[in-house]
Amino acid sequence: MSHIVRTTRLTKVFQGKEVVSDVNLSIQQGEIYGFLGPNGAGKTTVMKMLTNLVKPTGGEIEIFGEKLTPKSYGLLGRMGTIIEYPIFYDKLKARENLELHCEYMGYYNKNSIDDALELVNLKNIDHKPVKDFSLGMKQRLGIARAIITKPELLILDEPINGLDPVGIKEIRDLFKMLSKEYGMTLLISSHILGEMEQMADTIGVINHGRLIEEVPMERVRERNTEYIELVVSDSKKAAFLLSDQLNLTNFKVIDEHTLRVYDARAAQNEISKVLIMNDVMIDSIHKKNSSLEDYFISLLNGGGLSA
Ligand SMILES: Nc1ncnc2c1ncn2[C@@H]1O[C@H](COP(=O)(O)OP(=O)(O)OP(=O)(O)O)[C@@H](O)[C@H]1O
Repeated sequence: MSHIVRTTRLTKVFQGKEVVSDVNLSIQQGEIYGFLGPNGAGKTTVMKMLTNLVKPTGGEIEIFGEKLTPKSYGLLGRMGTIIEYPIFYDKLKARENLELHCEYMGYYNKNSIDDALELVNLKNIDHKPVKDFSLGMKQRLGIARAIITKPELLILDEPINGLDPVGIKEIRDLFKMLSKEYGMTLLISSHILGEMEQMADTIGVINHGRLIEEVPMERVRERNTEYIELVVSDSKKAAFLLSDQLNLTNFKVIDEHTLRVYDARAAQNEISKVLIMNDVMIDSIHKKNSSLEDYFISLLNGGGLSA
């Protein structure tokens, strides 16, 4: 696989403050790259630099194997983007907005507007100006506009904002289809971690302007472990009993009431029996899966696969 986007020590300083620091991104052809980070981490600024909306203070950007410069109009023409919120001519209808966009991009294909509207599942909109659209409808129209010219690279900043759960699933399926069937490369930022877990091939995690991890989703999944979480009256006493009576060693006391048992041999009913017989009250006992959410939090706290 070849790189579609590569940045080298990409840096941005705003008013003396470094908001993006030495970021080395590497996005492969045809993949969905989930760009994760808390608010203010620098995701939008990176995406703006990739689309020439903001000039880097330092570092380099290579897209489709070519260096991005202020004059890279050809490269920009091969991308579809939504950065921050999609902006439209509010008084015009969806179709008119898309026609204007195609004209601007010099893209003429009779069926492309209908195809794009169908792909994002926008229906019965021909009578409405865009100002009467819901946020979710505007988001769908933004995606339609980004994909209408069949770009090779899609750069989408929080594209599922404002969508309901059914809408999120539809758009997720659309993104997967664009990547698998059309071979498009997608860079998608989000703070909805569960969403990325179901969609991304690779995740990049940014915090305080630094890319702290870039890792294939496969590796995050492999690392996911099942555990039993216990909420009890006295976690220290419970911990003693687990080791003394059940010979368990792989568990962790989280706080005075909670502990997690990672030992694969542990049976919930055995644990319950021992605790109850020794006067430890059980509030709850559940099997859980550590998720991308846990991984993300551990990364922001300084952990991670490469740590
Ligand atoms: N034009 C600007 N002038 C000054 N500071 C800016 C500018 N644009 C962004 N910043 C600052 O840069 C930092 C990174 O912002 P950015 O929007 O890139 O983060 P983000 O990860 O996209 O966050 P969010 O999810 O909240 O949009 C923030 O501290 C922000 O206040």
